[in-house]
Amino acid sequence: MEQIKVDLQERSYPIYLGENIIPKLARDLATKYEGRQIIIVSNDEIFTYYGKELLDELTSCDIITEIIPTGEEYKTFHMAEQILSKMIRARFNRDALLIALGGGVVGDLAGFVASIYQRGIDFIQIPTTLLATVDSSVGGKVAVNHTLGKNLIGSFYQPKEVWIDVKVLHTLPEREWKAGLAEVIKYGVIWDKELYEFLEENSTDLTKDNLNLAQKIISRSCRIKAEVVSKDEREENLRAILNFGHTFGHALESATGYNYYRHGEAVAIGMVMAGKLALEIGMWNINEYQKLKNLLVKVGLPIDFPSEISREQIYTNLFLDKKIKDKKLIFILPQSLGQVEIVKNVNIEIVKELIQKFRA
Ligand SMILES: NC(=O)c1ccc[n+]([C@@H]2O[C@H](COP(=O)([O-])OP(=O)(O)OC[C@H]3O[C@@H](n4cnc5c(N)ncnc54)[C@H](O)[C@@H]3O)[C@@H](O)[C@H]2O)c1
Ligand SMILES: O=C(O)C(=O)C[C@@H](O)[C@H](O)[C@H](O)COP(=O)(O)O
Ligand SMILES: [Zn+2]
Repeated sequence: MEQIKVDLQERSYPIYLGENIIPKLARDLATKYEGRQIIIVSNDEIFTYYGKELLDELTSCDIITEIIPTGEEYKTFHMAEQILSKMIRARFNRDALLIALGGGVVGDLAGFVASIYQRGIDFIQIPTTLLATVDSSVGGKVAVNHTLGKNLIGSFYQPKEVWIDVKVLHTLPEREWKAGLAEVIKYGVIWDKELYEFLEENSTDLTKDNLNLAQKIISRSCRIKAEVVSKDEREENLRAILNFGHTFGHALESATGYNYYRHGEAVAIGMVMAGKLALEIGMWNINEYQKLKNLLVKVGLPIDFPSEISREQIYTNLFLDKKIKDKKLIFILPQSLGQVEIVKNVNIEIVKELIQKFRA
């Protein structure tokens, strides 16, 4: 089993990565948490697949489960309150543990609950989508959406452990696998040209049943995220680069009611929009912009959005972005593959026009 450390002094934690690792990790946990309260938060389908092996190993603990409806539209404060109520009714104490078993929606929502229940209890992330393994389970951004904007209510709250068992990919729908690849491609663009080239060279072999390759890209992605987060946990500066593609992507997700695009798909389109902005202000070159579009298309991701989606709404939503400083939008823009810049003073008229006329 591979182990990757997220180095954050007293908040440091391990990411365990391997195939079929859940039973052993759960057995160790059962010894540590004998007799203690644990809540497992999950979705129906995921719990059916992977809940039993957890429950079977945790028989010595005092377990409750909360199964939440599936979908980004349920990553809400209301749903968080529902989980909190269940824990209060079960008389959960501060030494209880929360386990988030699911994709990024479960992880963000359940992690947020862990961060506020009695001012914070321990939690473990068991990510089950590619996206959650490479991104959302690591780094401690936990949040719920508001109808007006993405992730507007949340905390920075690190898990105690992350368990990545690649076997979960076998049941993952194709569309979710592709959505996860968007965040992997993001790491290539923002940090690691070698990873980017590797993805290009292996684009046709990047299938979810190729577990060796999957583990390789998950490992590299987690290592990049761990490095960035350990340098800037609370996004004072560097961590903002992990938001490449998200300024436009989040605006698109909110404009479509959180149920049209998968997060990774919106990020794919957002990366192309950010790329185009970089081109227009002379920061990037057309060859690399084309390369990015080609790779996204090759792995089956969208790079454009249909005309029914309100461009005005996308523009308006930009102003709820959390990177805003001094009332100014901040964009993460590519300079070259493997390197981005945090850009503060983009002319807003260029942004407005880009959205109005956007064609990939
Ligand atoms: N906190 C962070 O740093 C961070 C990073 C990236 C994304 N996010 C958030 O993550 C969310 C998106 O997460 P997601 O893409 O994982 O989507 P998701 O959690 O909605 O999961 C996608 C779908 O896949 C199903 N599923 C999950 N695992 C499965 C499996 N192994 N087998 C079969 N079906 C499975 C789920 O039930 C769901 O229908 C967004 O809310 C996004 O904002 C957070
Ligand atoms: O971990 C981060 O930092 C990221 O930006 C990772 C993103 O992929 C992720 O979608 C995150 O939830 C976005 O955060 P937000 O602060 O823009 O809501
Ligand atoms: Zn993201």
